[in-house]
Amino acid sequence: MTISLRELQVTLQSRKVLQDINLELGSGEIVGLLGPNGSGKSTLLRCLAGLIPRHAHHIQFDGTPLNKISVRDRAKQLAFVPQHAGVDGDLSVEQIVRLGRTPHRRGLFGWSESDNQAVENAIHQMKLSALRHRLWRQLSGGERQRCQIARALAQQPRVLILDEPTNHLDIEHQLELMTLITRLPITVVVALHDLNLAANYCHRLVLLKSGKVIASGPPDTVLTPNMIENAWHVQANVMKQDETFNIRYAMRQPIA
Ligand SMILES: Nc1ncnc2c1ncn2[C@@H]1O[C@H](COP(=O)(O)OP(=O)(O)OP(=O)(O)O)[C@@H](O)[C@H]1O
Repeated sequence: MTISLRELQVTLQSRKVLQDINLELGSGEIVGLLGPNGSGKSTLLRCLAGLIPRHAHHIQFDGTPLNKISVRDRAKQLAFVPQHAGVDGDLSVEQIVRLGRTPHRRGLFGWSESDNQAVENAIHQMKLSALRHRLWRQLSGGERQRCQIARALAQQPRVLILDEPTNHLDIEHQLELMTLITRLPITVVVALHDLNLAANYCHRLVLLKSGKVIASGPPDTVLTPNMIENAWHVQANVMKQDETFNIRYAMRQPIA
């Protein structure tokens, strides 16, 4: 699914949070959204997920404005995992993942073999088999994150939007998640703080600063030492060997 954003501006409580956002995201692309704290990443993802309805007409999925796609169709096509996703009720991992099938079901009793398969695949992909009967309140931060991502995968969306999905994950699960994302035949937009994960797993990066896109393109055009210093005020050493990026950074000036 292609996604276009045209002239998107978002003002929240009189503050311009996003300005002049124009982007074309290709079908099947993995797009990493980068930027310092408060630069507008989550707000942009919320707009893409249709959660700020007054701006939905600035976003098109395969050429159709988001406000012209019914909520049910949107839920079939798009899955969003916010930064701090919660769960209502005392549900188990399996019950939460099954919720991902809600947009695809007809009525209360329409649970099918394909629903079952999607849930089992998602549980398997997020390595949650041993935890499937564990209650949400009994999960660690990383386990909760994997559970929410499994719910999104069970939805079998054409667009997956992830807001800092790796922030509670240990390094093994971070790499596994990013590898899994690269294998999904869908468009993925993922906000990340880890520049090495972004550079090594995303086809394309969009760098935000103060609500504006200051760079967009393949990782080696966006994550240059100058851009990194401009965005985060750190000195970076960007190395690439055998197609693998290794970015190191240090404070521009040592703290006295
Ligand atoms: N509901 C709101 N009302 C007013 N200001 C808001 C609201 N939500 C977010 N903001 C402000 O908008 C700016 C962008 O916030 P956003 O959460 O999109 O940034 P972010 O890039 O995701 O940050 P982080 O990396 O810290 O998660 C911030 O300055 C934030 O304080």
